[in-house]
Amino acid sequence: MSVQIDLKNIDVEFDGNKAVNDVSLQVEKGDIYGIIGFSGAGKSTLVRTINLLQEPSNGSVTVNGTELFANHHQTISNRKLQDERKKIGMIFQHFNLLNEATVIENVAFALKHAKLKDNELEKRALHLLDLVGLKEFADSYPAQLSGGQQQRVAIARALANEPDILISDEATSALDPKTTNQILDLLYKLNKELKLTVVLITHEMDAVKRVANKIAVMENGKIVEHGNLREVYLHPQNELTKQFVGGALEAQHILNTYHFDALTDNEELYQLVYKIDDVTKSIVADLDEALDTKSSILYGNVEVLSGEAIGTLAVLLNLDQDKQKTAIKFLEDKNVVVTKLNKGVLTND
Ligand SMILES: Nc1ncnc2c1ncn2[C@@H]1O[C@H](COP(=O)(O)OP(=O)(O)OP(=O)(O)O)[C@@H](O)[C@H]1O
Repeated sequence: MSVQIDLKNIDVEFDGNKAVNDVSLQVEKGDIYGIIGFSGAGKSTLVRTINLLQEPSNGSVTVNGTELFANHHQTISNRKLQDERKKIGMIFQHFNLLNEATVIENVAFALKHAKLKDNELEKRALHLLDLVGLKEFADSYPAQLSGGQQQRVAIARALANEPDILISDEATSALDPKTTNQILDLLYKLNKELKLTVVLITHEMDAVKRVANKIAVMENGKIVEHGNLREVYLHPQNELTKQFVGGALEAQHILNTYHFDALTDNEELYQLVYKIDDVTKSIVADLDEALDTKSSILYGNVEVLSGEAIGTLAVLLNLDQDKQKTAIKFLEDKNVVVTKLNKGVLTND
């Protein structure tokens, strides 16, 4: 995999305040890179540096092997920057369509500099509308379309110049959950079929879980955690990440209702997380049989992470310390990630 977007030590300062503070991020070709964080974390400002819609106050920006910015200066001509920008499509929460123009005219508008003959222009615009499932709405006006359909038009328009990167800045925030999933699935399809790299800014973990392969968590202008989605999901280190990892949060909420003060010395609570495909469905029964014990399952959940089912269990083991170790080894040998829960709270020991 080759690095396609390389942001190094990016600062963006507004009125002496750092909206982005020393952020480095590498996006590889073919990634769907989710950038998650609460409002004001600096996500939009950071991604706007990718095509220099926002100039950094410090740091360097390299896209598709071309350095665009370094040492406080744009390092290519404006003309070249325009060309580079064409390779980076963007979609936003607001669709920003031209209401007086038809759907096909909206898409064709993005091709106005492409020097295509009229029939080629129409053919290309129709092809793009077909790609997003809206060919039959070519002659409709935006107001006649639903929010999800309007976002599809915006996606077709963003793809007009055949970009190899698509930046989606809260593009599903104004949509209902079902439409959100349809748009996310469209981005996933485009990623696979067009080999389109997607940078997905959102405050919704569900969106990241559905389609992303990588994740960066932003807080106060900094990336506090990043990496492969499954790894970050299975081993969240940062408090904010733990909050975004819905299953863990839900588990803690439920476990907090148990009375852990009543646990005996031999009782320990563990969180087991595993890829369903890797593990026999009877993992806890297998453990009980191997160690001649009876474990209690206090919480169980299955989530789908970019198409992969991940199981989470909170299990109470009633074993002496040596046997606890044997149990953990038994589970880890079976590709289960085991984390001790201290009275229901995730710990790192
Ligand atoms: N042009 C600007 N001038 C001054 N301050 C700005 C500007 N753009 C962003 N900011 C500030 O920078 C910080 C980060 O904003 P940014 O929009 O990047 O956050 P975000 O994580 O994308 O949140 P949101 O989802 O609300 O857009 C905020 O405090 C915001 O007020």
